Amino acid sequence: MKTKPIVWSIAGADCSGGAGIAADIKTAQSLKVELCHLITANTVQNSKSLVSVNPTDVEILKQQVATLITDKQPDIIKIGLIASSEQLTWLCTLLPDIKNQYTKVNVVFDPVGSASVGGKFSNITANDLIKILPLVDVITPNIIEAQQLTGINTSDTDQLAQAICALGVKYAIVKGGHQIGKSAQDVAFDSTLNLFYRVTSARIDSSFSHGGGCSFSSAISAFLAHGYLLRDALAQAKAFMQQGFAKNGDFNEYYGAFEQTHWPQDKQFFPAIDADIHRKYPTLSAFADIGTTRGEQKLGLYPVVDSIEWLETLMPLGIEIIQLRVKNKSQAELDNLIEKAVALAKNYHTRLFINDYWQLAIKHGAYGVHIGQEDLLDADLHAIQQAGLRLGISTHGCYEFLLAQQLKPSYLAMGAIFPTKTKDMTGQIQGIDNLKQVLNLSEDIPVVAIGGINEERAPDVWATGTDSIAVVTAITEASNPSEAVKRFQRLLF
Ligand SMILES: Cc1ncc(COP(=O)(O)OP(=O)(O)O)c(N)n1
Ligand SMILES: Cc1ncsc1CCOP(=O)(O)O
Ligand SMILES: [Mg+2]
Repeated sequence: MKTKPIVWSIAGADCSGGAGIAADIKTAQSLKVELCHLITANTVQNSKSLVSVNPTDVEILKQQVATLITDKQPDIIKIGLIASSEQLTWLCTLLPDIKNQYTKVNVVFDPVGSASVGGKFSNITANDLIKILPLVDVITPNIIEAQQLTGINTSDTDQLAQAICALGVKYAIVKGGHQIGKSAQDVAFDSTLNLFYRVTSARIDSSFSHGGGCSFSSAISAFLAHGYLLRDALAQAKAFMQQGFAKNGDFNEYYGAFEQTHWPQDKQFFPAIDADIHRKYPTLSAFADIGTTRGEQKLGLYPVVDSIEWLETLMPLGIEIIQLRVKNKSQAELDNLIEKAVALAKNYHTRLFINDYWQLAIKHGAYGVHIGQEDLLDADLHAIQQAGLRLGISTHGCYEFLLAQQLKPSYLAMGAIFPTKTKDMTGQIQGIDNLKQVLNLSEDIPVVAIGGINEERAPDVWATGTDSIAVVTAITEASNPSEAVKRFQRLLF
């Protein structure tokens, strides 16, 4: 049975209703997580000023933890305002205890510096605050907060994110919303993989932004609690923010609370991805299409097989698209295999994609080539395009989908939809809901669903509107593969 993820928010209450715990509760409700709140301070503030902070006694917070831990264990602990040095000391012992006992708990920290209406929330110095950073998994400062924490006076968000990670945080997301310009770029640095993720959205000027920082951090917490990887939590949290700002873009009043909406689905709110591959190909045009229009004419079943024998068995069955996916063969064997496969596919007028080996696919004039995310930067996309080959790209979640879509490939694959024994996809199982989300994000590029799809699951996958279903073992391990193909073909039209 599916349970609702739990986020603990350890943060301040804002009596004007927009920030702190109020933002966290509203965001949690919008993004389908249960929120337990441990209030660190009862602040007095309105649209003009921060009047007082009033920290909570640490003994009360300790009692709340002791009470909650027995029946509402957190998936994520989100920390906002730390209102006193005593609270900081308490957190520095609490977090290691919880992490030791519940090893899957991640800590998200939104370092609240000063109030948006002016005034400081606490007298804790940056020097003291950084003691908590080695206990933090994800931190979500804006540029000013990042500068204060690191003591580095730069607006280079890459540098700030790396400097924060050097203080012990695993993932630093530095928000660029306070920069001047037409767009707002947030940068996440993953220190475990030494990777940057950059998401950019058009700036929407809204005076209803109070609590926006808390809401962003809560959205990141909620998506992580649902099990998303950081990059997908980031892309979705950015869309959630954009959706909320757009809602209130028309109001002219001086000051209002950020509007939490709902799980982001609409592509207009999703960010552009700025990755190394886009810098490598700043002027790439669209790859040749595969002769179908997204949503109108579908490709149906897409068998993925590893030998000439399989191609010979399946191609006569009226397959629209097929893939040769061979691993661990010598260059000479591959050369021979791909040459034969291309000749066979031309005979049957089947769209043959060659997995991985783009040079050999070009050499032998294959219909297309399929490339994984890890191999994208190494492949020569210009050469593939100039040779007139179609390009299919693997994606695993909305961040990679948006990244790959910007390259305008011939199709986008999404998976693994279900657990599969064909390939280790640990931590990357997408489910039907994520497939539906990327179908909403897709422009006019066909989408192929792959991973763990069998005859029983195919109808649900097909009902999402996907253009094609790629299958390995449901065909290759079927007692009668040709009959299995025919049954799939009946299911998919
Ligand atoms: C249609 C389709 N989708 C995804 C894949 C996986 O490709 P990749 O990520 O490159 O992994 P390998 O197949 O090379 O292990 C695919 N081959 N086809
Ligand atoms: C190659 C690949 N890429 C993502 S899942 C997958 C394996 C699909 O195989 P199966 O259909 O047997 O689950
Ligand atoms: Mg590959």
